[in-house]
Amino acid sequence: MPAAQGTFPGRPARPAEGAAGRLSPTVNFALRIGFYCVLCLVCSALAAVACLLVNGGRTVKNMRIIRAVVRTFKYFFGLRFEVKGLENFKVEGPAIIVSNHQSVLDMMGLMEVLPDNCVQVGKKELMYMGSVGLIIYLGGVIFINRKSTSSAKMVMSEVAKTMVAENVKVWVYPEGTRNCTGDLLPFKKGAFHLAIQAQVPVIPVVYSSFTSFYNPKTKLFTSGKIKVEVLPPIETKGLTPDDVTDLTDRCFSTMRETLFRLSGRPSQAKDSS
Ligand SMILES: CCCCCCCCCCCCCCCCC(=O)SCCNC(=O)CCNC(=O)[C@H](O)C(C)(C)COP(=O)(O)OP(=O)(O)OC[C@H]1O[C@@H](n2cnc3c(N)ncnc32)[C@H](O)[C@@H]1OP(=O)(O)O
Ligand SMILES: CCCCCCCC/C=C\CCCCCCCC(=O)OC[C@@H](O)COP(=O)(O)O
Repeated sequence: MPAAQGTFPGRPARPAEGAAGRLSPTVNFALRIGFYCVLCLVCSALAAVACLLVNGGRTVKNMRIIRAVVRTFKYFFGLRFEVKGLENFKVEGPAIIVSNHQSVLDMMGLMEVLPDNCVQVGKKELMYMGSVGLIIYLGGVIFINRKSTSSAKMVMSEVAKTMVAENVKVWVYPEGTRNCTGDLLPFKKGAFHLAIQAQVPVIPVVYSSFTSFYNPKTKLFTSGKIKVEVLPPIETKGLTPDDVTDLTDRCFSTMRETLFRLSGRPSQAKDSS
């Protein structure tokens, strides 16, 4: 692991590190994450006013405003995105987009590639994050209760109907929680049930591992480059609930392979984790 930006005892700060470089990694990490949270809270409050004035209430159209604001955040943190495969989003009609979920910072990567008319599935607790909860609500995010499989399933089957009727794409994090290990957690099946119920394609999106520049365990948070790849759609027309496991496994394998390739992780390491 590269040395964190903070200066350890005995190592003089490099001039380019500035004041933040002289702080311990823990303080540096806390400051940068704290700044991210404040930025999100302040920008959400301002964007909420804009959303209400322009679109009048909760609608997916607000995602355009949120996307425009969040796309500026990367400059504050020295993050660069290298995006490939955006043309794969150009499917006619609705689709399920699935991607890996590493951190709260993912919102920047999400907004970097987010297509129009696309809402995310999020845990209901996000609603209580003050102005961030408000903006997420206004953007049309679908809230689920992860602690109740039956209620989550009910919400998802309602979404299967409305996404087709309203021509909306739905973005799901199939790992179901954040995971910043450089690998994928086993996928939950909700996204794939949803795709098959609605008979819409699944479009996998993979972000390279953050571990070289961001690691909450070691308090690492520096600038860095994130490779993003939008993979070709996987059709679900004609598939039935019996095919959910196969579809889930297929997406998982493709995304894991892509994650390792984008992160420069040797393929023989695949089986050792
Ligand atoms: C302007 C400034 C702004 C600044 C702020 C920026 C804001 C940006 C806005 C964007 C907001 C983005 C929000 C992102 C939020 C990210 C998250 O919150 S991630 C966490 C929440 N998401 C998920 O959890 C999705 C993934 N989870 C699932 O899909 C799950 O399957 C589940 C539906 C939640 C249910 O989970 P669980 O109860 O753990 O059960 P499983 O093990 O998955 O399944 C059990 C069983 O049930 C079957 N099943 C699952 N789903 C269905 C279904 N829809 N229909 C039928 N059956 C289903 C499953 O197959 C299992 O059965 P089996 O026999 O074992 O196969
Ligand atoms: C008045 C209440 C004030 C609350 C203050 C909250 C401050 C937080 C402010 C900004 C944080 C920005 C977060 C942007 C949205 C992030 C969405 C996200 O990444 O959620 C995590 C969720 O996917 C999985 O959760 P877990 O990994 O299971 O856990």
